[in-house]
Amino acid sequence: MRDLEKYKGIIPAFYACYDEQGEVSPERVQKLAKYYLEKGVKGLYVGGSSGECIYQTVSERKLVLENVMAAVGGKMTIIAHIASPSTRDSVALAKHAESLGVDALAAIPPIYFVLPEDAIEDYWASMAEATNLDFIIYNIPQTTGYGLTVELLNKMLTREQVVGVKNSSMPVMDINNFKLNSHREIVVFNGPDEQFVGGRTMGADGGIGGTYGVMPEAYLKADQLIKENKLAEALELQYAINQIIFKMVSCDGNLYDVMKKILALDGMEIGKARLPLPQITEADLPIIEEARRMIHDLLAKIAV
Ligand SMILES: CC(=O)N[C@@H]([C@@H](O)[C@H](O)[C@H](O)CO)[C@@H](O)CC(=O)C(=O)O
Repeated sequence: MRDLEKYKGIIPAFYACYDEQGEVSPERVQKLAKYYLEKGVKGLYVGGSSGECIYQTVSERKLVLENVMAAVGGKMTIIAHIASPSTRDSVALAKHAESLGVDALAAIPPIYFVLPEDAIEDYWASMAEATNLDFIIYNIPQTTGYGLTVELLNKMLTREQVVGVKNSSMPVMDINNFKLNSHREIVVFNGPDEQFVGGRTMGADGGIGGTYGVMPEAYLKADQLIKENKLAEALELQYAINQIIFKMVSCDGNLYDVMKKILALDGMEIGKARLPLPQITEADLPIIEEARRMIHDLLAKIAV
C-alpha cells in the first residue's frame, strides 16, 4: 500500500528561477526551495506550469530538479512534473527524477497534436511504468485541450504506480467525480487556487497551486480552517485570496512574471518569466505594489 498521507497538504508549484541572463540559476533554485521549507508547506511541485517546463530544455529541467533535491530532498514531499512533448524525453526525465529520489512523478497529456485517448494512455503508461515511483495525472484541459475522463483514470489505475490526479480543470465537480468514481483510493489535488476551499470541500486532499508561492501562509491557514470545520472563516479567507489573484491577473504581464516581481520586491530575486510569456510593463508596477500590499495585509491579519 502506497503512502498517500505525504501528499495531503499545501504544495506550491515551484517557479522557474533564472539569473540576470535568463539562464537557470542553481543558487536561486536552492534558495527558493529552502524558503518554502521554512514556510512549513508539505512539499513542492517542480517543473509544472509555474515552473515554465514548456519553455525549458530537458537538461535545464534536470538541473532545476537536481538543485531542488540538493536543497530540500528528503525534507519535504517532492513531485516532479516530467512530461515533455515526446514520450522519449518524458521517460528520460522520469528515470532522472527517480535517480534523485523524488516522491512522485506527474505528467500532463501529450500536447500540440490532438491524439486519441488510447495514445494518451500509452504516453502516461510509458512514464508510469518507467519507474516504481508514484505517478500523478496532471489534468489541465484549458492548456492541453484534453480533459481527463473517469474511464481513462480507471484504466490508468490498473497500474499500481498511479496514485492520483492533480486537477486544474475549472469545474469543482471534476474533483468530486474523480474522487467518488475511481476504482480505488486516490489522492486528488485542487489546481485552481481561486477555488481552493471549494475543491477541498468537494474531496480534494490538498492543493498544488501557482499562487501559493507568494502567500503560502494564506493557503496553510485555509487548509487548517477546513480541517477544523471552520468553513465560514475559510471562505472569508478564500475571498481575500481571490481579490489578490484578481489584482495580479489584471496586469498586462503574465501572472508568473508578476509573482516573480512580488518575490523580488520582498528580497527573493528569481529572474523574469521566459518569453513568449508577456513581461510586466511600467503600467503594471503600481498594480503589483498594490497586490503586494494586499498580501502583506492578509498575512499580517491571519498571523494574529
Ligand atoms: C494554469 C495555471 O498555472 N494554473 C495553476 C493555478 O495555480 C493558477 O496559477 C491559479 O489558480 C491562478 O489563476 C495551477 O493549477 C497549475 C500549477 O499549479 C502548475 O503546474 O504550476
